[in-house]
Amino acid sequence: MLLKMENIGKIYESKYQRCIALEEISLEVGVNEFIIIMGPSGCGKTTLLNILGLITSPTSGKYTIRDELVNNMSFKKKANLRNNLFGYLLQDFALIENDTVINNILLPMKYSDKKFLLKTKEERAKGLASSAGINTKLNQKVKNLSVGQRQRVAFCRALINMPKIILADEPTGSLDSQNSEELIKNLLEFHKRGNSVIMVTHNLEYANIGSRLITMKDGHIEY
Ligand SMILES: Nc1ncnc2c1ncn2[C@@H]1O[C@H](COP(=O)(O)OP(=O)(O)OP(=O)(O)O)[C@@H](O)[C@H]1O
Repeated sequence: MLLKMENIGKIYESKYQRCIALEEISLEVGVNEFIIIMGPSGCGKTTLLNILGLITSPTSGKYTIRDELVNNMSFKKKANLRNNLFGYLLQDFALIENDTVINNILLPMKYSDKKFLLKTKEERAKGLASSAGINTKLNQKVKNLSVGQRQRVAFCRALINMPKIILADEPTGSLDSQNSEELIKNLLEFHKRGNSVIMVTHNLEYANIGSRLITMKDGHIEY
């Protein structure tokens, strides 16, 4: 199994507040799955995605990646998985506005321990940008791009290290229907190439585009 969660819980706790975001989540994700996660606002979708992607730690339960317990992993091993196993499409894309398109696409490579020559890295970034139709924008700052172009930069950045799983958090949330369709098409192609996608969405149109639909409610998986 690629990813396996057993009885995962997450409590956000501060001096004044205690919020149970996830309770008793058990989930298995295999190779070449396309999982859609839906559910009302605040039910824990982003928290679940962030735990899967090693962005947040759970407060209870067991999470294993390729049979290795995440709790026992070194900082270096986790960083390595973040950079090589996962590609991230975060809410509103989280691009560096003041930096160029090429630098944004190359960012995950800075932290990867896969050894590529600078020339190879740039060639790969340019190849991705070219297939996304943004090769003429490489030296422009992201803040000067349209929403659709940003979406393409984010997708190239997610693909740069050749991940096996893309974690997408409401990736079409800020897009019009044409750009949404294009993004979904790209995710479906990534899946077709033998990879996995886990996508959180509020859009009912996408409920059945994957190989599995998970519905969440109040920190639980409903079905
Ligand atoms: N950093 C945090 N500190 C405290 N509480 C948090 C934090 N992040 C999330 N929560 C709470 O945990 C619960 C689940 O939040 P989460 O963002 O995972 O939900 P969601 O289903 O993704 O919501 P939405 O669809 O609105 O994005 C919510 O009640 C939220 O207020």
